[in-house]
Amino acid sequence: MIFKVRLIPVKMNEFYGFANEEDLKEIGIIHGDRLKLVKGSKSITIFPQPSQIVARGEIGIPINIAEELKVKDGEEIKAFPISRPKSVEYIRKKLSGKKLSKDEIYEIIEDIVNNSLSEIELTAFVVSNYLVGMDFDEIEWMTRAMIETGETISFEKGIVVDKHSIGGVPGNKISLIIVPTVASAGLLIPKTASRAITSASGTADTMEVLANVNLSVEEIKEITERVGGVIAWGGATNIAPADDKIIRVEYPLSLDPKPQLLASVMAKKGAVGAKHVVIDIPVGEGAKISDMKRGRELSSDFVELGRRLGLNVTCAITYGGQPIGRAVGPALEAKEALKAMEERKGSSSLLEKSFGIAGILFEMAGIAMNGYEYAKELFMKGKTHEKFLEIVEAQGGEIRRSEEIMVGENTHTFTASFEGAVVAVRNKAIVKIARAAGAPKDKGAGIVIHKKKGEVVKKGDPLFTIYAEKDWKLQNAVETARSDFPIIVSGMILDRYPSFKVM
Ligand SMILES: O=P(O)(O)OC[C@H]1O[C@H](OP(=O)(O)O)[C@H](O)[C@@H]1O
Ligand SMILES: O=c1cc[nH]c(=O)[nH]1
Repeated sequence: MIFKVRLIPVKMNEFYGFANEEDLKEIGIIHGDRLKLVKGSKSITIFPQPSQIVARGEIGIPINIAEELKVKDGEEIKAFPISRPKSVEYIRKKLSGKKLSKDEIYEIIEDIVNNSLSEIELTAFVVSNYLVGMDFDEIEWMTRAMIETGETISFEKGIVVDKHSIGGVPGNKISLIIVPTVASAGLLIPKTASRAITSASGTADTMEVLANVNLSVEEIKEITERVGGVIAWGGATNIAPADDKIIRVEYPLSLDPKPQLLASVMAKKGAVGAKHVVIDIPVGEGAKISDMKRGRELSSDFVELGRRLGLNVTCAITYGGQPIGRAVGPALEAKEALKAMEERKGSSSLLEKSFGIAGILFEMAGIAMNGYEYAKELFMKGKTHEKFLEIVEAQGGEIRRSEEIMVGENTHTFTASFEGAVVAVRNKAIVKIARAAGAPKDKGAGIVIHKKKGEVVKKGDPLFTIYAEKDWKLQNAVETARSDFPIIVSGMILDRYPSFKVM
């Protein structure tokens, strides 16, 4: 069928288009079916949505899809229905508990990269990995497929190292300190990070407050060679392009199934040619990994996957039972990290962890016997700070001082209603509140924690402050905090059951 293009002035992540209901009926398309649009030698597959905004004979195309297909408003294009890709069958096979072959996994990943799977099909793939899992061969094939369906970087000289956290602990802004520390010692660290998956700010969200994180592969290579390191968003590059598309469906579910996690992290490391890699595995209540046994099992999986891919991997099992540092949310976290570098002091959970992980990289690369002390020395001499500002500048950032970072103007502080000691700062509640306040999308939204586990509080002491860019989001976050209080002080009544008062 021939359609006349009608440009719809929106950008959509999913490959949707709009067609008149009568036209769809005529060509036999129902919800979830695909339509191939062809213009000259270019073609694209969309999921047409029935809509009255287009007349019969018209096809509504979002501007980003029109750009890709190189069509203009009013032009004619050919369209014909196509059948579901084979990979949907393979996803069903995984859902029924069976092992996939290497070719089947490659086909699924290729279809993810080419936007040939709908969001529902992609979600089914993520859920199948959550429920059924994958064996080690499947995980290796998936990682290789993710690397091979994207671009890779190779450095002609220098020792390339990298770090990655599995995430799951709020406030984990350590990459902002580790990358410049490592780069200031002459190692190359082309760090790509994801946006938030289960947290209120991924490293890419935090770094974006200070600099451009949407770097191409060429820019990552050039900046790393020139200043020693970058902190870029993996989703903007063509490095392991399936990764960010998978993360987009994981985020609303706060799901990060183990096969995906392993492949997502290691594909990014393999694609930049890292020789030595440290994986941070936070363990604790409310983190992705709740106990040491599972932490060690996951460590061994990372080391084995690294061995299969030719990467030298060490895992650092870290304390993840409460947030790292005191700030949670993009701008607040960027401010906390930069302030620590400026003043050469800061929260011990932030600095100790950063020195520890940078230190392991130094030892793996053979440039220090006591890596922790070496990292600390570089930080205390101001080398980390100096290098960080160089990286920010190289990535087009203009902010030089932590005071310049804007945070949400609408705030609410919760105080202690009696004296005691903090016995828990609950990760999941902290993330829930920070997300309700607008993080990670609203950069200035988040939480500052005034009292952490073990600290003594007096009646009236501030426990935490919520920041939001919009007042209605602040009110939402305050309500969320009231119903799921994140900081537990000893002696506190956690709930009342039955909740009604007996008169
Ligand atoms: O905590 P959640 O959102 O689940 O995990 C996502 C975060 O974990 C990783 O951290 P890094 O890049 O090593 O600093 C990712 O890149 C991302 O920033
Ligand atoms: O980059 C990351 C980090 C955690 N989990 C993932 O799936 N990817």
